[in-house]
Amino acid sequence: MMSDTAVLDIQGLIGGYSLNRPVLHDISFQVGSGEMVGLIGLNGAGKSTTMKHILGLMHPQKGDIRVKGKKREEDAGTYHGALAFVPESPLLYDEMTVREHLEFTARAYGVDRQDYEERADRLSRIFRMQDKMDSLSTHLSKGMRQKVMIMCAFVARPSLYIIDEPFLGLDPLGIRSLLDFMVELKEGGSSILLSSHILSTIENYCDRFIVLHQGRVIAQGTLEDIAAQAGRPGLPLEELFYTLVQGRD
Ligand SMILES: Nc1ncnc2c1ncn2[C@@H]1O[C@H](COP(=O)(O)OP(=O)(O)OP(=O)(O)O)[C@@H](O)[C@H]1O
Repeated sequence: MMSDTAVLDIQGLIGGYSLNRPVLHDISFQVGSGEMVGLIGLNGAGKSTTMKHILGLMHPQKGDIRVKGKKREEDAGTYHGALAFVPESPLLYDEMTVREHLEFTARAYGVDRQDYEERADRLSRIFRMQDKMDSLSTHLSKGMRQKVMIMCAFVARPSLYIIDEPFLGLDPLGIRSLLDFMVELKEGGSSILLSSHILSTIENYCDRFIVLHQGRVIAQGTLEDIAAQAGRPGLPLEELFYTLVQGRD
């Protein structure tokens, strides 16, 4: 399916933290251009480990990961330049302001000055951070720190965003702003791989879902596909997920 146009193409990935105990078992999925795909699974299912492999922080024991058709070993510049990552917990420099974080990221991605200024200004408004732009990150609340990570990823315009459980700590307005902004990016052709436990929140936003369980893909596709695979047409994602993982331990 869509292998010619996939922005992210994972085939037969086996990986983990030690050779004799892989955590990911033969994972294959793709994310197409302009698609938002939800990666869902219980604690320890392997979502973050999958993301670490995509980001090149871990090396596959077997299988291939391609971003825009290239493996990291073939063309690290194209591969990494096409990705931006929002981690589960904010990683910021205490002695840098919000603005400095955004500038630093923009420079790393080669975003030109005018684009940077327009985007930073818009993002600060969308995420209600205008009056915090010159605050040191150490003076921010937890949710604000998470917003800085999100804004940094969005100041660049890579082909693929890898977003790990971004909603925790965000207030309801922040969650809505993030969802709306992701839809806008997607409509502009960006691809998003998003992990979250808040299934009711992502249900109506993701085009497709990958259900991971104990390091294996146990279902994937649109909500209708997942419902068919769970044998429960018409049910919400949370119910489908529960049906799929129940009794598999
Ligand atoms: N640094 C590590 N060293 C060894 N094992 C790890 C490490 N990080 C995670 N694991 C193991 O890998 C497996 C998958 O963990 P992972 O963090 O990918 O899960 P997850 O789906 O992201 O879970 P969560 O929803 O809790 O974030 C778990 O069994 C976990 O114990």
